[in-house]
Amino acid sequence: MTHSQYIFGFHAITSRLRQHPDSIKEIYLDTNRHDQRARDLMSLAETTSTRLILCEQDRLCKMTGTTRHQGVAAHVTKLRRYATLEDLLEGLTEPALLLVLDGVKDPHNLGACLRVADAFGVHAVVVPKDRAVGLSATVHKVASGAVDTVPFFAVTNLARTLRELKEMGLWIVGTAADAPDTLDSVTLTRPLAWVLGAEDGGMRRLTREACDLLVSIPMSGSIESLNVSVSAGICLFETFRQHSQRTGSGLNVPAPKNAV
Ligand SMILES: C[S@@+](CC[C@H](N)C(=O)[O-])C[C@H]1O[C@@H](n2cnc3c(N)ncnc32)[C@H](O)[C@@H]1O
Repeated sequence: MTHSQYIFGFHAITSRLRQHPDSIKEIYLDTNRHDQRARDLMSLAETTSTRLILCEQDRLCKMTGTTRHQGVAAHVTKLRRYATLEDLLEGLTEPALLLVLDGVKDPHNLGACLRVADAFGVHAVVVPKDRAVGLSATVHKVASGAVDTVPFFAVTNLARTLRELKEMGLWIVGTAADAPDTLDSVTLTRPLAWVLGAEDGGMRRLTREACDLLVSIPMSGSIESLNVSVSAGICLFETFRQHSQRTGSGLNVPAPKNAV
């Protein structure tokens, strides 16, 4: 198993530099980039005493396996922050909120899910080890830094993990476009794990059976289902909204223009 990898893109690398500078072995920057973004990155690298190497575009393409690296890549060690999900849950001082993805294969979808997970205060994202995308360089790029802020667990047996989470007091809420209960009809302020399915087949049977409840996001168009990251965003926003309402923390949403 490899303990290091390359990540790319300004957001992903700046975030890693801010959150975990010690995990960066070196940064590679396109020798032709002299713009403000490149200068900001160079000064951040200097502040954190991180080695920065100027190199040609070709080398960046080879390192990252893509041409969409934005002229910057970093060789990093993989982060290990919690030994187990149980460790993480035991340390929480607020109701647990997990995002479980049952076999998401597209790195763009996983990256977007991590990004919304960060936005709405998810404590961890959980995925199965097999037949699912891991934290690849593309996921780092799409997640815009959320890989470094949201703990990520790849588990061997997802259905078993869901049963263990249930024993730890979490409510397991699965999602499917054809579920009879709708998102707006459920109270989401207790400790819970949202479970979303894969792009092609949705949740697997055993995953579905491990859920306490299945809910759907009401839709009025002609398409049968939403993209998984869009669904995650909607479910997590509703959870965040209900928590804010309950604690009175408010959502900081500006009043509509025509409000009287
Ligand atoms: C692209 S959909 C999967 C569609 C798949 N054909 C199926 O049979 O479920 C990916 C995931 O997004 C979520 N999802 C999509 N549309 C949804 C909806 N209207 N309500 C609830 N969840 C939805 C579910 O978690 C689903 O498994």
